[in-house]
Amino acid sequence: MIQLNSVVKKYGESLAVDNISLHIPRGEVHGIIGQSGAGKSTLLRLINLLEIPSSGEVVVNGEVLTRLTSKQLREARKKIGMIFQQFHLVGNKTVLGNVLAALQLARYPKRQQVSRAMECLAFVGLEDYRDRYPAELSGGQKQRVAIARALSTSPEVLLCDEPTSSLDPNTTAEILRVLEDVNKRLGVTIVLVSHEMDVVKSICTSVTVLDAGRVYQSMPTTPKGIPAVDNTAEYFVQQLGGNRHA
Ligand SMILES: Nc1ncnc2c1ncn2[C@@H]1O[C@H](COP(=O)(O)OP(=O)(O)OP(=O)(O)O)[C@@H](O)[C@H]1O
Repeated sequence: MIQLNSVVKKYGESLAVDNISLHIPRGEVHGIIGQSGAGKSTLLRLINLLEIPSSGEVVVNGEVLTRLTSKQLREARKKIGMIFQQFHLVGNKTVLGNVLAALQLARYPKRQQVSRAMECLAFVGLEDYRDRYPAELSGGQKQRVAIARALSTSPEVLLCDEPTSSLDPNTTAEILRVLEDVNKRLGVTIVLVSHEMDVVKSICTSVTVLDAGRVYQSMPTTPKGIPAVDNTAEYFVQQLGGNRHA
């Protein structure tokens, strides 16, 4: 579903992503974890080419994104939704207006835009909030609107950059249930960056631990975790119940 081949991202002389090859099969909820500065957000943004790789290849759903023209890339991006820690809603548009804006941008058939937007708002449980403005919503509600907006073009992949990091534990749990629904009911492959181990353990089916721009380990998640060790990346692996040499 998602394949990165020897992807490098440099900012000047500094290597944010250092020769990463990674395969994420369809239907996974794949976590990306690692300490601050490990390259998690950069890696996520390379998947939809919000960051252009310095070298290497990004393949999503059989399409080599790194070889597309900008017009073809715009089309391919409709199948890759994204949500962010800070929601990024448009403040002067209503809830419905925010979802409609995405459909307009994607040139969705005009006469079906409102019904499609309402369908997505119903999916996240916010159809009654269509006329509210973002400032009138809680953080969890804002993230639901962002999810509805991301789903509006029926993506096959949803990229989530720290989607619960601004939320309290109860709201975090609610949003994770919505993301689980997105994965299970809609069959959307999810890639989720988080620094919260509990988030990764509760929702991810597989995980990549990054260390200094490299893949330290990729593995399936298991519910058990074992005590911390000195190396931070190894700590993440062990908390996830994995074995570096497995
Ligand atoms: N636009 C940029 N220009 C220059 N350097 C950047 C840019 N974006 C990221 N970097 C650098 O690339 C490295 C990886 O950053 P990235 O944000 O991907 O890490 P992260 O693991 O997501 O960190 P955090 O958990 O703190 O968000 C860091 O050293 C960062 O300073």
